[in-house]
Amino acid sequence: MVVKGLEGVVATQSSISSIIDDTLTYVGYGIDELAQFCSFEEVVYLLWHQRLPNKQELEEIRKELALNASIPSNIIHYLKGIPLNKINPMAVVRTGVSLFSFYDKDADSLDKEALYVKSLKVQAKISTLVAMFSRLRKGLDPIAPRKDLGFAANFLYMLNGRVPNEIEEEAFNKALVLHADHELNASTFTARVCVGTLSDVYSGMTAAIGALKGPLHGGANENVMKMLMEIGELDNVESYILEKLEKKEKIMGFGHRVYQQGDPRTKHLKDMSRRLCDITGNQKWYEMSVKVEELLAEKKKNLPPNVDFYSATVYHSLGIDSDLFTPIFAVARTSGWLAHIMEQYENNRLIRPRADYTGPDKQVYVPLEQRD
Ligand SMILES: CC(=O)SCCNC(=O)CCNC(=O)[C@H](O)C(C)(C)COP(=O)(O)OP(=O)(O)OC[C@H]1O[C@@H](n2cnc3c(N)ncnc32)[C@H](O)[C@@H]1OP(=O)(O)O
Ligand SMILES: O=C([O-])CC(=O)C(=O)O
Repeated sequence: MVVKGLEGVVATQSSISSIIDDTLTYVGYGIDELAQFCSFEEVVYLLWHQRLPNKQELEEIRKELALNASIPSNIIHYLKGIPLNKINPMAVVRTGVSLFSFYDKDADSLDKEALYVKSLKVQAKISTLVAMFSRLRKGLDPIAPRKDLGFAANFLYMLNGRVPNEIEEEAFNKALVLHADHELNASTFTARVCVGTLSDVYSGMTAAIGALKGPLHGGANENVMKMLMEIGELDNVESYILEKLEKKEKIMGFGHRVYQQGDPRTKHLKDMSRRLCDITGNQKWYEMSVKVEELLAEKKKNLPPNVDFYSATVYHSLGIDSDLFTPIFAVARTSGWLAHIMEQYENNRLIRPRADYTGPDKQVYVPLEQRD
């Protein structure tokens, strides 16, 4: 029997994250606690080591991430030479990560220690890459990361050239934590299929980034902001959404393959969105989002918002360009992809399902010169 979209199919065992009864955990820790108390670096450590770090271990991983954050000058030179304004930012991330492998002498090594060092490099550099890309395409100089800032603050600093205030750092850190891992989502599965052939980490990462880019997955957050901008005003929400539903078009940021009652990450992002929209004086984005959510709850059963919905207005309120939302998702999810890549290597078997053939049968070969 074919299960379209592999819905409900259990394709691997994993001890990284779980979704059970609409509850999400990373290595057994509930997402609510992690979002409230953890820095992103703590979560990275948790996903990669399957335990929380002590103070010294946290300090070490912070230091290592900061030390590995610079981008090879040849890559910067290359980026400066191309019309970045005309390129999809996710294509830059995908190609940029692939280019990192040129400057890693151990790029193809599957040795456990080399894999860990590579993971630190990729996690640190992908953040710098996204911030740098944003500045270069605006004609601004890239900003080097600061060793005294945490991962979330450093990203915003490299992006804006200003150390973020407390609430900005808290919001961005929370978003990173909430996006870090999510069981066998499409991009993580893609990464595991790729490295299941014993291909290298950079190939697995590049494959995953390509899968995240699509609007049915990570690409939805950018489209949520596009939709809110198209709607424009609170009064337009109802007619806009009803027309979309009438035309059987999908509303971005709603629905989920696994969650039935709702995505447990949403409440944190919704709260952050409300707080940030209040602070910026742009409450309309939050109010419009709530109206969209309420309308869908009324008109469509089982279609609650997913992680991509309120993250859009969180990032927008932080002054981030909409087309950087999915690259930022990639920065956060890199931690999960790398954890799954390491887990796949640990207990590998080639991933190779079957297809139910539905094409024509018993065809008779006709030589080229006799064909119409
Ligand atoms: C980080 C993430 O990846 S979270 C997901 C981000 N993606 C989005 O927000 C894009 C919008 N959402 C969707 O396209 C889907 O809900 C997905 C891709 C997330 C899940 O897809 P699936 O589990 O395959 O559900 P599927 O697309 O088959 O939808 C089932 C039904 O709900 C409807 N539906 C699902 N999502 C939506 C939506 N966002 N808006 C309107 N209708 C929807 C479908 O039209 C379909 O209706 P039908 O049975 O009458 O044909
Ligand atoms: O799990 C999924 O299918 C999509 C998702 O929410 C994620 O990747 O965070």
